[in-house]
Amino acid sequence: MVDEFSLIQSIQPKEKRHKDLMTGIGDDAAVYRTDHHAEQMICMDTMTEGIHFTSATMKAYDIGWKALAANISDIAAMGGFPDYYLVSVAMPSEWSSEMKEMYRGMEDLGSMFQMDLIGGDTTSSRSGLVITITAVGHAEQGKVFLRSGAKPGDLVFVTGYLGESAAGLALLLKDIDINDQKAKHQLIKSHQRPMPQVEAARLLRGIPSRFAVNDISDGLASEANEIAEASGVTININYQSLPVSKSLSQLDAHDQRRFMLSGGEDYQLLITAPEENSEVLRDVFMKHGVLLTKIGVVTRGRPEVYLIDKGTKTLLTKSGYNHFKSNKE
Ligand SMILES: Nc1ncnc2c1ncn2[C@@H]1O[C@H](COP(=O)(O)OP(=O)(O)OP(=O)(O)O)[C@@H](O)[C@H]1O
Ligand SMILES: Cc1ncc(C[n+]2csc(CCOP(=O)(O)O)c2C)c(N)n1
Ligand SMILES: [Mg+2]
Ligand SMILES: [Mg+2]
Ligand SMILES: [Mg+2]
Repeated sequence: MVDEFSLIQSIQPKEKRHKDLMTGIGDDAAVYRTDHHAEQMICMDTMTEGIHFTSATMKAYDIGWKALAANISDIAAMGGFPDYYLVSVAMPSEWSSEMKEMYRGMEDLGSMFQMDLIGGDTTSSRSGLVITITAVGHAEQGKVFLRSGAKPGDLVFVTGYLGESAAGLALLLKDIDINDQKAKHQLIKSHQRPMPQVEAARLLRGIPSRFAVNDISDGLASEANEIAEASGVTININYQSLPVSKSLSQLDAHDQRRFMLSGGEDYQLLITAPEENSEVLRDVFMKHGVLLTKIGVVTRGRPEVYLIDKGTKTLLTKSGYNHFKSNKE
């Protein structure tokens, strides 16, 4: 079986039939122009029972919340603001009484951004719950952040904290345990109710600069490789610079490391920006109370990612989540 990323590569259309289509397959969302002032963007993400959640890890409310969060996150990663969403649900009969709760989760998150639910589809399922959401958003013309926008000399930043979601999942699955109940609750919440970084995208839009952005669904290592490949640059990440939350610091060092680098589902933004704009970038984020951490630099070279850990440099491969491949380390 080929892996998820080669599979997507193999279905890339050979031609664009509409000149207004700016970006199709290959980024967080597709972008097309509808008038002279705005860019429209549209994306789709699915959550499947047994793969993205089980009855032990997520309640119906959380499933709705997180499925929409993953989609809003892709709109944010393109620099957009989310406007509309459509929901397709394939549901085993035992889930039908939970449908309202799932929609309550979506509504609670969607209403934070004034999103309208505008349609969808409902079918029965004989093999677990599947929820697919399509989100539509917009950005001002010329303000779209592509994965291909990184250049040598840029600095690399990340919003928020990494690894909390994966730690929460490990706690829910009882793979690990910690005594600090407050930290445990926080990590589990990060897994069940991630907050897409719409505010960070809004702040970036206000800064006149070039940015490359990717949201972290499959883990830092994987997403950094996607920017390196799309931009044709080398990304160097300093392990000691990664932001460690107070809750994650309760875990042993090995678990912290694997969750931060390849845990996934953080839905934070990985950003590259020219060094000359980095001061204003830091100031704007600081002023608005959004955590932004400088974690590395972009250099000329092969499309690869390196991790520098106390002076030792190692190649960081796409070690994160990959459907159809074993996700064990
Ligand atoms: N089955 C498919 N058919 C057509 N295009 C696809 C398919 N699966 C993914 N794509 C496209 O491939 C690109 C990468 O998709 P991918 O799902 O890896 O990105 P993502 O949504 O940012 O990540 P994640 O799904 O991990 O949140 C996107 O442009 C997406 O629209
Ligand atoms: C029960 C259970 N087992 C494992 C995981 C971990 N997981 C599943 S999909 C994914 C990447 C993002 O998905 P996608 O690339 O489809 O957006 C990750 C990290 C989970 N959430 N629940
Ligand atoms: Mg994405
Ligand atoms: Mg996707
Ligand atoms: Mg993925």
